[in-house]
Amino acid sequence: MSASLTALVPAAGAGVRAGSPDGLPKQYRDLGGEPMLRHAVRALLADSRIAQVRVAVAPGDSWADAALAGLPRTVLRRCGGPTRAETVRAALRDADLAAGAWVLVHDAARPGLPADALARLIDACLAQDRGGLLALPVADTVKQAGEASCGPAWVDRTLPRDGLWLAQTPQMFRAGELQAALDARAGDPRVTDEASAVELACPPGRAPLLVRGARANDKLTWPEDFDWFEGLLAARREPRSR
Ligand SMILES: Nc1ccn([C@@H]2O[C@H](COP(=O)(O)OP(=O)(O)OP(=O)(O)O)[C@@H](O)[C@H]2O)c(=O)n1
Ligand SMILES: C[C@](O)(CO)[C@H](O)COP(=O)(O)O
Repeated sequence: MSASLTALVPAAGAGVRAGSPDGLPKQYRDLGGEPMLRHAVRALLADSRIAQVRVAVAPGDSWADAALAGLPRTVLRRCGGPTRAETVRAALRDADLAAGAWVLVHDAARPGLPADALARLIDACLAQDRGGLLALPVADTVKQAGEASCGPAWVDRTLPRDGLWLAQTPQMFRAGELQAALDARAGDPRVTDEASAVELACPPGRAPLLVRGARANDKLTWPEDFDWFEGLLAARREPRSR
C-alpha cells in the first residue's frame, strides 16, 4: 500500500547566527541561483510519497511567495511563531490532519537533503510503524567547555561520545502523536526538535528511531556554512569526467 505523507517546513526564523548583512532571513539567501527554502522544499517534493509540502513562515513575511513560485504540491501558510517548536505546533494545527496521518518536519535551513536519506527515513518509519528522525553518529571527540564570561573558550572535560548522535531533519511522526507531544511540552526549552517532545511523552519501546542521515543534510547555521554548501552544489552540477 502506498503511503500519503505531508511535510511541514518551519521557515519563520530570523537566521541570526548566519549574520545576513542585509537583514534577509537566511532561508531566502541565494544558493546557486535559488533561495535556500526552495532547495529544501524541492528535496521533499522529490519523493512522490509526499503528497503536500506545507511551509510555515512568519506573519509579516514578504519573500516566501517569490521563493516558492511555481512549485507543485506546495502550500504557503503565514503561521510562524516565536520559536521553532511554536512554528511547528501552529503549522500542525493549521494542517488539520487525521491523527494517524504521517507528517515529516524538515528545516528550511537544510537545503541539501539527499533523496536516498529521505527515502531511508520514510521506509524505516513505515516498516516499523514508529516515528523517527535522520541523524548522524558523533564522529569527533566531544569537549565540554568551562564557563567563560569573556576570553577564549576552554575545555572543562572530555565527554564520552558512545551512543551520541546529532539530530537532523526530516523527523517523521504520526500527526496526532506529534501534536499531543508538542502541546504537552509547550514552552519547554528542552524541546528543540520534534523527537525531543515525543521522547518526553512516549511509552517504552516507542522512542523515535535513529535513521542514518547525511553530511550533505547539515544545517546551514553559521556564515561559513553557505560557502560550504555552494561548493557542494557546484560539485553536484559538475559533469563527471569519467
Ligand atoms: N521562530 C522560528 C525559529 C526557527 N524556525 C525555523 O527552524 C529551522 C531551524 O532553525 P535554525 O537553523 O535555528 O534557524 P533560525 O532560528 O532562523 O537561526 P538562528 O537561531 O541563528 O536565528 C529554520 O528553518 C528556521 O526558519 C521557525 O520556523 N520559527
Ligand atoms: C531541529 C534541529 O535541526 C535538529 O538538529 C535543530 O535543533 C534546529 O536548530 P536550533 O538551533 O535548535 O533551532
